[in-house]
Amino acid sequence: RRLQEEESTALTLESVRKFLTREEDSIVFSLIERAKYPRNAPVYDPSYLGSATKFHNLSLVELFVRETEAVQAKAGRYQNPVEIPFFPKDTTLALVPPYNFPNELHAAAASVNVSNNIWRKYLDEWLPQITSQGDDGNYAPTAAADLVCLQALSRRIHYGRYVAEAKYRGAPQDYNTAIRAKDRDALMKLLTFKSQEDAVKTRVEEKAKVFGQDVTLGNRVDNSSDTTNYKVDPVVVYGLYGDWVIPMTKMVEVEYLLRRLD
Ligand SMILES: C=C(O[C@@H]1C=C(C(=O)O)C=C[C@H]1O)C(=O)O
Repeated sequence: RRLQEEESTALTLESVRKFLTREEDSIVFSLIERAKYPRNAPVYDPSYLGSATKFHNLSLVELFVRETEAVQAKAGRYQNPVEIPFFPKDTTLALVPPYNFPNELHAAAASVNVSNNIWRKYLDEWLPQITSQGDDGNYAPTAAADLVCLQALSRRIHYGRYVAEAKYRGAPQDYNTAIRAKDRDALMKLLTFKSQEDAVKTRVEEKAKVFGQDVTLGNRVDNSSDTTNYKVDPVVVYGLYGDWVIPMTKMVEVEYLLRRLD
């Protein structure tokens, strides 16, 4: 145990928060890119592909994600435990030599996975909020944009494993009691920092404003009070974080901690 912890890079509350803050940029950018296209419903409709593929009853977005993940797996993406594929069955062999990624997680807890949950939430709840109704036929770029959103969200939410590990190392005795009692509520209380959550939500709203404004030369237009001018609604981004991204990250934290003594 000692050796393993000495080998790993320093995982601190500060370092994990820094990571999550940078992930906010990726998430906000990816939502802006997806919002460039309208809803494009056929991308999500399994009947759109019909029998044109060897896959049965697959939506274009699922086909796109499966095939891309297979390529990225070959290129070594999932050698890094920070990255978790949505369809692990399709992502077996890497064709590149192994890279020695730091091994910071507790082995028995590292497999916590809420990918199915993220997949459904993104398609059913998030997409309708960030896209306008309509169909412009750009289905492949739409699916490509979805993949980037899904990957960014999954990386952020599953990073809850690292957050939990950092918090656990900071106060193992406090956590051990709750873990042994399998007390989810107590764990949730221990790992929750309300003011941090408020800061995160406010910051992503601000990022959606800064990244999503039109940049004009010459006459500067101050659109700071009009949310309709932003490429993705900052209030929606605030809500997505508060309603889904943060709660799911905390869910990952709890599940990780429950297995931290296994
Ligand atoms: C990620 C953390 O744990 C919890 C989850 C947060 C989040 O998902 O942004 C923020 C604060 C905490 O309640 C953290 O403390 O930074």
